Amino acid sequence: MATNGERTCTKPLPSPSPLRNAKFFGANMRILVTGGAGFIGSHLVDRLMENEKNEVIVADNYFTGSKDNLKKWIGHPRFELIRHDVTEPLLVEVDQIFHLACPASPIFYKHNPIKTMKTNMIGTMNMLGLAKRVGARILLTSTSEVYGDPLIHPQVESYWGNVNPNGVRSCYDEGKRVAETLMFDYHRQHGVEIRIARVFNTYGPRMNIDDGRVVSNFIAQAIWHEPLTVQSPGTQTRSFCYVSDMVDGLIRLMQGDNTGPINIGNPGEFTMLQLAENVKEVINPKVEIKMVENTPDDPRQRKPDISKAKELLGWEPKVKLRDGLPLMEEDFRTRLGVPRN
Ligand SMILES: NC(=O)c1ccc[n+]([C@@H]2O[C@H](COP(=O)([O-])OP(=O)(O)OC[C@H]3O[C@@H](n4cnc5c(N)ncnc54)[C@H](O)[C@@H]3O)[C@@H](O)[C@H]2O)c1
Ligand SMILES: O=C(O)[C@H]1O[C@H](OP(=O)(O)OP(=O)(O)OC[C@H]2O[C@@H](n3ccc(=O)[nH]c3=O)[C@H](O)[C@@H]2O)[C@H](O)[C@@H](O)[C@@H]1O
Repeated sequence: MATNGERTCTKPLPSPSPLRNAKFFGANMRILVTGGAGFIGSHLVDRLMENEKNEVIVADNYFTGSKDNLKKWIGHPRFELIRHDVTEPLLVEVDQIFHLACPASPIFYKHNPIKTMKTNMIGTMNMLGLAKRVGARILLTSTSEVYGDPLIHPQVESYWGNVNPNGVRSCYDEGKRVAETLMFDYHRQHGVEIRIARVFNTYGPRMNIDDGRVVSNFIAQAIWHEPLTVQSPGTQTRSFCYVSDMVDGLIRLMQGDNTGPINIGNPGEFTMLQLAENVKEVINPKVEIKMVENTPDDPRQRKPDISKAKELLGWEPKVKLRDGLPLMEEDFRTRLGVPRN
């Protein structure tokens, strides 16, 4: 059984490092965001920076992220950007760590699977070591992929999953499972304060145009008048959460009292053919839909049970897919320089 979210460890929390008190004048919370130059991370940074009491440090190796996503904060006195790979130790003094660093799109995490596993294992261990040394609270963005090709639908946090341990997706899904294990081991053994979010498919502005995930692919294809590539059979389902809702859920989880794991996602479930029809209707009614071959071990269905998030965090998503798609279209058109005609 997964934990029910209460603190399961009676050990005292590691003592805060005295250096943590050396804050930039007004700020009273210094927050590290690993992977903060990426899609979700940069939106999270925007939200954290809105609070004048926060100092934010981003550590990112720019594998799938970009300085461009953070350009409005570069040079701000409460913001620091460090080129850093989390597979190496990091010495900073912080109160909270949002640990997001990890390529998320299947084409990028499969590109160098050993590095993906190192990022999940060694990277998470490094960030837990940091949390332990400075007495910081740490939140991991785990994934719905820990449920693998789920045999229980919708997925509840107590489900242990149906995961191929040696397939082409394993570097990511098993990597995140190891990361969750490490989080709980540091919690039980050292008293580190942990939070685990099981993030379900998230979309929105700033996704890389060539990211390879389904929503960004379909939107770019619709804008370019190219056929929408539905991978067969097209009946596989996903549930898509708009990024502002995701950021809200992550911040609530960090601020609350529950360790998790907690599913954060939008329960609206769509087949890939339905998603393609939606994109067609909203963005380009003339575009064609083309069936193409799928990749191995693609999960056949996915939908979060968000009862825990509702009950424990008072959180539920607000943005419907039909409202989120045009916001993402606008961002893609601006970046591609293709105005709506
Ligand atoms: N977007 C989703 O649908 C989704 C779903 C489930 C889980 N997640 C998780 O949320 C997090 C963010 O996802 P995203 O969609 O923003 O992806 P993203 O690829 O846009 O962002 C990941 C960021 O991590 C950085 N990074 C990768 N490896 C690193 C390393 N070794 N050291 C330092 N930085 C590194 C990348 O450069 C990038 O900026 C990831 O942990 C991902 O597993 C995302
Ligand atoms: O939410 C999650 O937990 C995970 O979901 C995604 O993995 P996946 O759902 O496979 O994401 P996509 O690559 O966007 O694929 C979604 C579905 O769309 C299909 N697809 C993808 C791309 C495309 O052009 N056409 C298409 O039909 C795929 O076959 C798959 O069934 C993310 O990429 C992971 O980072 C994340 O951890």
